[in-house]
Amino acid sequence: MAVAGGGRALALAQPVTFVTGNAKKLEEVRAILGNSIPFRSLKLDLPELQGEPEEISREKARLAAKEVNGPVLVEDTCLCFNALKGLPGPYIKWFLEKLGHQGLNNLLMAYEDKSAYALCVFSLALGPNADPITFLGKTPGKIVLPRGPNDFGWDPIFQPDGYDQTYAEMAKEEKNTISHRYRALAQVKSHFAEAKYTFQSEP
Ligand SMILES: O=P(O)(O)OP(=O)(O)OP(=O)(O)OC[C@H]1O[C@@H](n2cnc3c(O)ncnc32)[C@H](O)[C@@H]1O
Ligand SMILES: [Mg+2]
Repeated sequence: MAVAGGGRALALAQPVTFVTGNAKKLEEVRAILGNSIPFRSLKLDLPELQGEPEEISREKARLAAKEVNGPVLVEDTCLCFNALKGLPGPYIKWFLEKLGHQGLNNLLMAYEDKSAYALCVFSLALGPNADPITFLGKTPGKIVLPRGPNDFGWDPIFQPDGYDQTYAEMAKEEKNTISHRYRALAQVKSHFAEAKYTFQSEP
């Protein structure tokens, strides 16, 4: 919770909590952030909201900040097919669950354009009543038949532009230098570097 400001560094009541129900996301966030931002994590299945990606992420942050009663970081990931005007977008979780990798490819069968982009929207809410701040990261690519290990979502069917490998075939370290998540987190990091938040010490 932001408790002091006035043009100086804000003192937060507690470290930021990254709230997610997805262990793989958390693994990547940990790997990308390293020690740059002190955070703790909380496994919480927040409601899957509908709407535009940024608004979904902001609302998720509001809900999470109320649950935690402190500063939170949340993230929502979209996989957007250009031929389908950005769909499945934020609904990719359900599309993937119901249709699988082959089904997602089939959606594009009628179109020549297989291009897509992965979009990551982080939202930071400094407290339960704070207006969340959003950070976007986007990686363009195309949808291909599944290749590589099947351990994280749609990684096997997303081949980023400029690479011969899908996200799943790449070394984790490599994905983490070009991914939608990496790009969004680069902005989160800059924000923290500029804001110079401090943490209120316990009395
Ligand atoms: O609790 P939250 O953080 O919401 O976790 P989630 O798994 O529900 O995640 P989303 O609502 O953001 O839904 C995104 C879907 O895309 C998948 N996903 C997210 N990031 C991915 C990535 O980098 N590579 C492949 N699949 C990813 C994820 O497993 C979901 O099926
Ligand atoms: Mg979710």
